[in-house]
Amino acid sequence: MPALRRDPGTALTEALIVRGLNKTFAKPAVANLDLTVRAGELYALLGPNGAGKTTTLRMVAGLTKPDSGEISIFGVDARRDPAGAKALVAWAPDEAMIYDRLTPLEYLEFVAGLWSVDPKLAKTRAEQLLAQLGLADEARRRCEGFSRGMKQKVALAGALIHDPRLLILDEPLTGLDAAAARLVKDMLQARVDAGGTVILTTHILEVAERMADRIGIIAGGRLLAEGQLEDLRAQAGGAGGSSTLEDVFLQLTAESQPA
Ligand SMILES: Nc1ncnc2c1ncn2[C@@H]1O[C@H](COP(=O)(O)OP(=O)(O)OP(=O)(O)O)[C@@H](O)[C@H]1O
Repeated sequence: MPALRRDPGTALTEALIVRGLNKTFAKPAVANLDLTVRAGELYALLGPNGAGKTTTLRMVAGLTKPDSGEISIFGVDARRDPAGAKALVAWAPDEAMIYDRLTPLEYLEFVAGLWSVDPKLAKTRAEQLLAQLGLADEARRRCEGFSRGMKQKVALAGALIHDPRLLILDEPLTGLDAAAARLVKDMLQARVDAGGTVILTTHILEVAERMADRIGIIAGGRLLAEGQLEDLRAQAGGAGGSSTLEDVFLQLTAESQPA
């Protein structure tokens, strides 16, 4: 497959282009997958358990090595320039990985250091993010006593600390209470409104239906459909004009099950 190339005369509108991506563990987890995420959109990657969502996004974030395929992030070829591509992306996994012995501020300053963010700027950003996420009072308390949702918010702040152009979140709303989920949704929406690009996975289809500009549905490591809800309805063939995302999702993923 030829390397991804961009006509220098055209404006950059794609945040992420994935072409022919493959990864096999004991069996294929991602199989010849193509995805396109446009700059400035919120893209929801949906699929049943084991569909290959996390594996795909880990490859995009440079955490899992693909067997083959192309990944381009804002025009940077991730295979030729892995460090350059990685610098544009932040990844927040579904299980928050933070250091219990650090306070949120210390953790955020540590992560900012990994990205070479100026320490003064890092402190200001860290305080802003923690305030936005309702953790200002906990900023100087060790994370060890935090609830799962609080840890998740700290991890989200960690993903945002270097102001990534492409933010990737795996199940960001799982385990959050209604108020915290609203807070995170509002933050993500504000980020997209300001021109940022967000990719998230979720099993909460109402969230995808309400928030996503475009949606990709995968199963068995393959892309089944991609686009806005009406595109997905059309791609599902039999789905009626008033069918919900849940109807379309269930129809497409049932069709993909081996007989
Ligand atoms: N490190 C690994 N070693 C072996 N198999 C793996 C590994 N990571 C993922 N897999 C397998 O790859 C397939 C896809 O898993 P993945 O975690 O990408 O799915 P997912 O769509 O994110 O699922 P879920 O919605 O359940 O989180 C599964 O069969 C899984 O068991």
